[in-house]
Amino acid sequence: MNVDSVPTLTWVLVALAVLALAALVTFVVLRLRRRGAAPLPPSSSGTGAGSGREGDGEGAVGTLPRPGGPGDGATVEPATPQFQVPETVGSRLVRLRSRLARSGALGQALLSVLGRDHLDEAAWEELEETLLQADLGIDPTTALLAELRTRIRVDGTKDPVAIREVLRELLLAQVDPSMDRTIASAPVLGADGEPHPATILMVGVNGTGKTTTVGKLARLLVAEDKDVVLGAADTFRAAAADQLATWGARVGVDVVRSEKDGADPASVAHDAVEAGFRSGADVVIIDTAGRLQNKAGLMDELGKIVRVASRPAPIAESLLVLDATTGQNGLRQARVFAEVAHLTGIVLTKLDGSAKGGIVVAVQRELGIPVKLVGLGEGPDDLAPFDPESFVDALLG
Ligand SMILES: Nc1nc2c(ncn2[C@@H]2O[C@H](COP(=O)(O)OP(=O)(O)OP(=O)(O)O)[C@@H](O)[C@H]2O)c(=O)[nH]1
Repeated sequence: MNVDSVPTLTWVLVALAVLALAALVTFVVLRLRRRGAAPLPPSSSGTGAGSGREGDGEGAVGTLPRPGGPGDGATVEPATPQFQVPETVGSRLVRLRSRLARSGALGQALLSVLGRDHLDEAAWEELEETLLQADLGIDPTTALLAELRTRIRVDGTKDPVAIREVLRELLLAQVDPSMDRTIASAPVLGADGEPHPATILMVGVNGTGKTTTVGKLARLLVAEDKDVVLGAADTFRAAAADQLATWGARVGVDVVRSEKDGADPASVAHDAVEAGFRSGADVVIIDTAGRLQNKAGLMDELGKIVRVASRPAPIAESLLVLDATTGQNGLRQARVFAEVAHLTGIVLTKLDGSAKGGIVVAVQRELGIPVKLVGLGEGPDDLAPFDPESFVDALLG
């Protein structure tokens, strides 16, 4: 080796070392900056165990490019990386059965009258009163009692077990087990010939439990391995979108919302449907603001939400959320909502606090659509598919 070349080689090595150091420092600074901007706090509520959905929130962060809405800046609420595991449908049915216990008062009252030695007119009036108080409605009550009178006379029985069985059969017929109560969650063929997520729209008057039900239904569908996107189209009540974001974050479900208070709800519905399609979700559930059925402007707004959400593909389910404790008032609301939102089913909430289970029969008869879900408490998994047999058994105590 030439002795003169030694200092030159040293300088080359020093220069290379400096370059490498500079590259390392640049790399570290960039990493730190990126980490500083990451907006995903870890969930403190999630169990994460075995959900199979860990990491779903990765990459789902940020503002969706808006494909043509009026510019309300809807964003996808990032999902947190650790999620709760919602209760399975089977186990919640068993757990929630006892919540219908108050409805059981109806059956006990009926059976105690029917167990008397002699059923005079006063006894039949008592039965009528009991059924009406449980919100069964006048026509179903009249039909049920007429059939019961005939059966008891023809059978000539006084056996309480046999009478209970007849009553069970007649109540079950009124609840109508033949109605299809499945929640549509299969892909829907869109106007573009492509399969689209099933869109579920939640509507109803104020405070019936719409937002809560959207959150609970998301959990029910996640428990069935469905990919769900939520749309916070209740832009009227400021807290509703935050409430929904919390529900979504717990189970790793993205929430499309607007950052602007009072944004156009139809625009958020549009963005949610679009986001669901792009992410390949199975189901998009859209929450809407509570509205009184006699406010024409608000019902027009709902009509617009329906039109916009059904543009890419028909809406799979329009569910009316009814508070079971409001009784027959709910029926008046239901008729108007049915016209505007083309209802496909009813969610009856707060049935846990109600002795008025008869409303199930009344509302189904009135609208010709089935009760599909029942809310039986304020807990996150206190929502169950409506099962006529379990319901009637609970009514009979
Ligand atoms: N006991 C009981 N409470 C319920 C049930 N479903 C909802 N709730 C409660 O009802 C209240 C209203 O629920 P929300 O989901 O905020 O009602 P909302 O229809 O979205 O309200 P608006 O947006 O104002 O129309 C909350 O306190 C819920 O916890 C249920 O099945 N049982």
